[in-house]
Amino acid sequence: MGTRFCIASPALPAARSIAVASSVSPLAAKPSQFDEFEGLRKKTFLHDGAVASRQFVAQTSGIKMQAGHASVVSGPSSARGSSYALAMRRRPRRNRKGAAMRGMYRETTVGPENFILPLFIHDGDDNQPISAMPGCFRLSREGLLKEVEGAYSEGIRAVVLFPKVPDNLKTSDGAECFNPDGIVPRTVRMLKEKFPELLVITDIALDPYNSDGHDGIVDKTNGKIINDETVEQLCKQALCHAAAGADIVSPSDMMDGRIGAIRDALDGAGYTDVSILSYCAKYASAYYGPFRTALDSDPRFGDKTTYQMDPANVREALIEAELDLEEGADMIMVKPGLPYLDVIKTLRENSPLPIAAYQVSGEYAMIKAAVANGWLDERKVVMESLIALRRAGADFILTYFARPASRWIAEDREAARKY
Ligand SMILES: NCc1[nH]cc(CCC(=O)O)c1CC(=O)O
Repeated sequence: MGTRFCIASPALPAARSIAVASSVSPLAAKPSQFDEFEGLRKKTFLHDGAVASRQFVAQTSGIKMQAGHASVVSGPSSARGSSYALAMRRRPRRNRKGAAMRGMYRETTVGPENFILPLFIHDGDDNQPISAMPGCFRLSREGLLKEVEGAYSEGIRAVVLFPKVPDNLKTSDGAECFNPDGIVPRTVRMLKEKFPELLVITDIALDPYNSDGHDGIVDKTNGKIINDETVEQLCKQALCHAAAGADIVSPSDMMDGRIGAIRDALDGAGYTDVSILSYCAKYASAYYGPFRTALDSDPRFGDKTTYQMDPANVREALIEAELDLEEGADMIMVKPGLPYLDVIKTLRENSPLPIAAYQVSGEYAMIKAAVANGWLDERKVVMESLIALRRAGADFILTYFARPASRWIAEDREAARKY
């Protein structure tokens, strides 16, 4: 085998600077040097039947550099007639050589079946644009029906509702959240009637109904968010949504013990089929800005750091996931999405439950802003972000891009049948 190798004549300038190579006269390599190279070749990334683990390649990459020049083989070996060729058995590019090849072993896919479309609703006759979320609206009843019809025809089978509640219905205990004639239960009933197969998901938290703009009830004497009394309200809210026909209730409040309490309340009332999607690792994030503007739900004082998680932490997510499992959550969520891929991956590795990622309003706004400036290609960057969330371990994704992404995916699938 050693005789097959000789040093190629025109040494590359870069290769010359490599210690081993530069000491070798191009045309007069001595047998011992070939032997040395063969030895390296066998020991390292070039060895027969190599199953080169990443670690192995990393460990030997120094050797690879040194051997790089010596591995240049002679003889016309390329179509262009160049005599420059590397003796490498492992060429990862072979697996990327065409669309058919790449398609055959692609590890991650995403489709409309993985999407939940978040929808803003209000009690008005117009669709009101949301300034920091171009393409999203606070939808009227008619607007909502049209939107859902469109989404349904594109393959989307799940929506989550976020209501904009007028100020005169907001109170410090958020009691409007369990009014059976409130905007959410009314909308759930309407959607379930028109689209029986659609999964209708409701958000469980007080912030849209709370005059303090917090997810829980505020103790006026010290500004603290009262955990247990809030949970009592959340149970009533979940029961109200279940009675209206919600398929999944989704507590986004981050109070302690709410999953177990809501499960018990639902079961006690006979709603054993209503699922709970828990906002498990929900971070105190600045990426929620556009959403709060959309619902006018900014906290009136302070911030949400005593209940939402510190962006610096991941171990807390494990505690939340463990509690959610014990307390009866059917699925868990990480929120926001792209800045928290490590959290998704950690929970994927540690929880058996299906995992959702929420690509939140701020993530949407950033992409839209860059696209509006001509700085990013919307289709490509959106699809890349969705694939990244799935690759990290998300089973499904709440995304404001659900509709355009579903259309692009349908186009891609169609094109894949034709090339
Ligand atoms: N409980 C409220 C809630 N549910 C979903 C979001 C944010 C979603 C988004 O930014 O797209 C928020 C905002 C918040 O916690 O302040």
